[in-house]
Amino acid sequence: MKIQHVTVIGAGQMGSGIAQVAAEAGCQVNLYDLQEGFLEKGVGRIEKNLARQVEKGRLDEKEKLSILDRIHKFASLEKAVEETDIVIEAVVENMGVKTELFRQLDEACPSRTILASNTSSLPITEIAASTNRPEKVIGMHFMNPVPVMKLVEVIRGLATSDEVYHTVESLAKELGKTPVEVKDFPGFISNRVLMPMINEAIYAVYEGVAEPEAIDQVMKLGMNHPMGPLTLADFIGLDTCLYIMETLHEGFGDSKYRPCPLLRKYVKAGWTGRKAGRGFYIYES
Ligand SMILES: CC(=O)CC(=O)SCCNC(=O)CCNC(=O)[C@H](O)C(C)(C)COP(=O)(O)OP(=O)(O)OC[C@H]1O[C@@H](n2cnc3c(N)ncnc32)[C@H](O)[C@@H]1OP(=O)(O)O
Ligand SMILES: NC(=O)C1=CN([C@@H]2O[C@H](COP(=O)(O)OP(=O)(O)OC[C@H]3O[C@@H](n4cnc5c(N)ncnc54)[C@H](OP(=O)(O)O)[C@@H]3O)[C@@H](O)[C@H]2O)C=CC1
Repeated sequence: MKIQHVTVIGAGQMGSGIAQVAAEAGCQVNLYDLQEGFLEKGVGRIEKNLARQVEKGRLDEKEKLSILDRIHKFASLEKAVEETDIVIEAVVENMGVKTELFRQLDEACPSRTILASNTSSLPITEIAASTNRPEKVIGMHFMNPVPVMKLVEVIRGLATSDEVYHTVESLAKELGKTPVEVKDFPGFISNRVLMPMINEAIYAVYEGVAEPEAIDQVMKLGMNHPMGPLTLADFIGLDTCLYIMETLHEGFGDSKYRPCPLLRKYVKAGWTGRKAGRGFYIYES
């Protein structure tokens, strides 16, 4: 099946990026979020990214407007999915929220529709089990910032069909990404490897080994990482980092994945990183 119509659920940093790359690739994109304000903010972020491309001479004004014309905002979930070939879900990293949403999507979507999740770590098989179409449920894990990063991890649940896998693999390529197949284990590959490093960097702050700036400098200058782990944690969102560590901890039952108490404390304080204006660093809006 060739995907022409994509619905993105959640207009946060990931959902808006996914909507942008899908519209750039020529798909019709419906964007849905619980709150009108988040939809406006998400589309505003896309407009800003496209305006930067125009400034750099990579896109003309007419192309920018036609990309934006392909993005349609929806306040009703049922209406957003009426004619869609694939739904890509990018809401908060919480199993309860995701399974309830997938149950609703299963009821509202046409029977042909593929239901994909951009989850960072949660088991696809469990999300799929909340629907009556587990063969059409799959993980499609984009990286942040979506317009820049080339990788999409594609994760099959236990029941995902080969046809659905190949459709999603082709879609990822059409969006200019490189799909990599990964089995359904907590955190897949990306966050099984990345997040314990970030958590360890937070332990280093917690134990007073060094200041956040020094830890980031070590990893940037010593290991050539484009961002230090604490800057990256703020960029991802400390709430998302905590949810991922909890999924690894619970999923593997191994204490090496225990989330650092300082990470919990920051999330409880509402210091969730760049999106909140404060995490390991302070940001001006
Ligand atoms: C948590 C998960 O489940 C999985 C994850 O996503 S983990 C996170 C994965 N992502 C990373 O590790 C990102 C690490 N950081 C980086 O690669 C780089 O710092 C970065 C690409 C974000 C920024 O790069 P930089 O060189 O420091 O800054 P800058 O020069 O401003 O930007 C480079 C390009 O990215 C673009 N860019 C930067 N941030 C952007 C954003 N948020 N949205 C869109 N485009 C962006 C810029 O426009 C610029 O584009 P051009 O080169 O085409 O002009
Ligand atoms: N941040 C990252 O670097 C990455 C994140 N991911 C994954 O992507 C997903 C989204 O993360 P991210 O974009 O960072 O999060 P954000 O907090 O930026 O955005 C989530 C959006 O989803 C909305 N939302 C929450 N619940 C629902 C719902 N039931 N229906 C519709 N919209 C809802 C939120 O609105 P409200 O605030 O009103 O609840 C918010 O606008 C998570 O699963 C995360 O793990 C994957 C790769 C990288």
